[in-house]
Amino acid sequence: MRRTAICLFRQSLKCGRLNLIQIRNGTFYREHPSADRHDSSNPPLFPDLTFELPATIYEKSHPVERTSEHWAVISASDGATFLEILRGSHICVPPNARSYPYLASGYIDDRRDHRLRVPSRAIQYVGFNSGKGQLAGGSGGVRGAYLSARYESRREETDWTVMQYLKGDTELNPGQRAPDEGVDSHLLDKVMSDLRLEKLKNMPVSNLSNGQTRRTRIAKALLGRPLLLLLDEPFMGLDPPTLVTLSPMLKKLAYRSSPLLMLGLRPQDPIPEWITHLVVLGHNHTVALMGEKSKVLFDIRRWVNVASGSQTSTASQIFVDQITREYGLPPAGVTGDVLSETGISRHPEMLEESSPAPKDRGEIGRSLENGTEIKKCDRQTLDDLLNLAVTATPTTPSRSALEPTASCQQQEWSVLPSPGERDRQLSDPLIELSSIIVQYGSKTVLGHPPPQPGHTTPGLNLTISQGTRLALLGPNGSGKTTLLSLLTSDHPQSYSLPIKFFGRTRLPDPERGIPGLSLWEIQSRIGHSSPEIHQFFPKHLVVRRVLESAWAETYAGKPNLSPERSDMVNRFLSWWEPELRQDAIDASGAHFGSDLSWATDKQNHAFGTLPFSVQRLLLLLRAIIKQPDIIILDESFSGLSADTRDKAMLWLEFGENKIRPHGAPTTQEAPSLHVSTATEAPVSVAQGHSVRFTGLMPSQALVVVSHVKEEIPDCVDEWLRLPGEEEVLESSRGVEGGRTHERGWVKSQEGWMRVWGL
Ligand SMILES: Nc1ncnc2c1ncn2[C@@H]1O[C@H](COP(=O)(O)OP(=O)(O)OP(=O)(O)O)[C@@H](O)[C@H]1O
Repeated sequence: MRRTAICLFRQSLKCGRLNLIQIRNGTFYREHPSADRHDSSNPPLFPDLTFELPATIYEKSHPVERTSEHWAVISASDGATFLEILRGSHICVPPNARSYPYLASGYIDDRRDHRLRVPSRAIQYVGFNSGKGQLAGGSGGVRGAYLSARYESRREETDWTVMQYLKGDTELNPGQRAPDEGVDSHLLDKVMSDLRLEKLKNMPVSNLSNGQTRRTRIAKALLGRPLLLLLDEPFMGLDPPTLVTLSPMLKKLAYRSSPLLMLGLRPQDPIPEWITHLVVLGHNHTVALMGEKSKVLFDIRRWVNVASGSQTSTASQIFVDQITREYGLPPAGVTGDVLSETGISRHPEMLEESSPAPKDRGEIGRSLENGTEIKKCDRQTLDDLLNLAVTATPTTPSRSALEPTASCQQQEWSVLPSPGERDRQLSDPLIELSSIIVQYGSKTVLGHPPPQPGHTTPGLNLTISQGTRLALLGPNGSGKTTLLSLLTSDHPQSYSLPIKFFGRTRLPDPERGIPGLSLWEIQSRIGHSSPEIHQFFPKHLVVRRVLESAWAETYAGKPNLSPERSDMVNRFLSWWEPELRQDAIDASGAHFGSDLSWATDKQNHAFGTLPFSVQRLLLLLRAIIKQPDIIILDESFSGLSADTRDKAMLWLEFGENKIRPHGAPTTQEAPSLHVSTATEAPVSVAQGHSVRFTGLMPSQALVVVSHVKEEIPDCVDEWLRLPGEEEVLESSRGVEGGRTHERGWVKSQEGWMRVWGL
């Protein structure tokens, strides 16, 4: 083993670079493969993978600035597996195909940090797609066994603060620490300042908002002094200004190689401008594209065109079929948007005009930089197949560039239409908040002065009425989750604050003989999905039970079902089978629709065994299935692929009226093209024809929280933007919002820029 490492080291040095990660024609398996290697329960992962990441060689006299070979992996679902493989997880065949020459070299100082010899220590992984509050590092985790504990001011002994969490002081009876496990105080100060955590150092980690949690987890990983940090989906759930500031901070780390970074991105994420190389994963655990960013983006355009049937001749169809068979469809939603310090803009490669000749581009990543050829595998690469299939220069569906427009500091209330101009009438109020102020100690979280426009007293005012379609917006930490917890009555202060639920307060009114409202009375009229619910949801419930739990008093309690309700569950299961079912063999639908027994299968369809995106989708469906008075969707569309997200939005608004069964609508076509007929209904649905799900009713209210405009449904025509703590302190920014002329205005380019003032 040692000999192999030395040989590889010598070989790498001869090539003029020393790799931190070196994979050459390796195939990976979750379990030891059987002799014939055709076990469908243990498929090969990324067969014949070749990937190299050069190490940064530190010269004592020269500060390092590494501007090239910063990688991101784009994938709809497999990104975490790919990243885990890079740090030594999963079985590699042949075993010596994966090596870490730099870690075996003399550049690692055993006296200073011998742990760096171990790949899993030198390369650390921080994943963000598992909901908020889950802080890495085990014991520094979440407080309480119930959701509303987060909103309490009382602190338990185990409510570790940010500082304790970062230092690793999260044991009640700490044992003797190993000498190398202490935290370097200089590094701690620096990391806290880089990640703007100083003000939060005494805050219990369980009280942190999503964005604060994310910064804390990155800080914790940096304190482990890895050589390479794999950040999986770091931008999920972050507000646009934080996104714009986080990326340069990451760039600084990456350029200094302290540590080197590699990102896992969803197809719809903007790509930081400092990323120079991309890996794009295809279906069935394949690497579809890999190499220099512009070249990969160019190939994605070609792939999209091939998949959509444009620019291919009949003779090319054989190659098109081969592409779809081996690599699947291009990941939906890749825009190639560039994230920089000034905002988000379109990558030139994704603009119509650019049409470089594919052959002109170097293929970094497939061949070594010094020209050493890597042994080609038998499988044809997607690039080769695209060359054979494409007969013309790729085009791009036109879309206005996303460059930021003029900023707007105006109070939006003044420019919005008066109530008389509104198209849609709202009906009875469902929940009314009057001059609400929420404070924790001296810290005001909701209801900062000045008073809202049209009001004389400070505090937050909001009415959710029948027909409301509201987007609740605001920077990370501005109080959105706190506000939602008042609406759902999970917040302990919802008893005492001036809030009316369905015309009544929670406290009884003995003088008028009106009893108080119970939590169940309120929550039975609300459908709610959120990252917090996701975190606390029982892992053992099977798919059917998750949907049925919409009618239960507690997540795992016995649901109050009726024949109609069971029919509705069947209906949802049938229409969403392609997305929810885990044991289907291909995407053609051949195995779908026979019966619904898969939804009660504990092995593959218990909530905890489902992929993150499927869990999110299921909780979203759970929130809408009982057609409650109020639907609250807090980051419910995040984590879904672009196709599933678009289908879920149509389902939410129109239900069966505008979605084809067993297939997401294509983004190019108008929703009206997907009007379904009764004959299109899946076989299994026909058994329960007494109910149909037809989407949002005029009497229902919808409240959506998202930091991504594509995750706001088109029907939204009202917004409320809460100010962030810094905005209040620095510019006295107050609450903004109001009804809009058009539905979907807030998610338009103009609306979004106004809301965020980017
Ligand atoms: N129990 C608590 N004690 C003290 N502060 C708290 C408590 N709960 C929340 N906070 C603070 O209140 C502020 C608002 O948090 P909240 O989670 O509501 O923000 P948010 O807008 O939902 O953020 P994000 O978009 O990041 O999820 C944050 O600064 C948070 O740290």
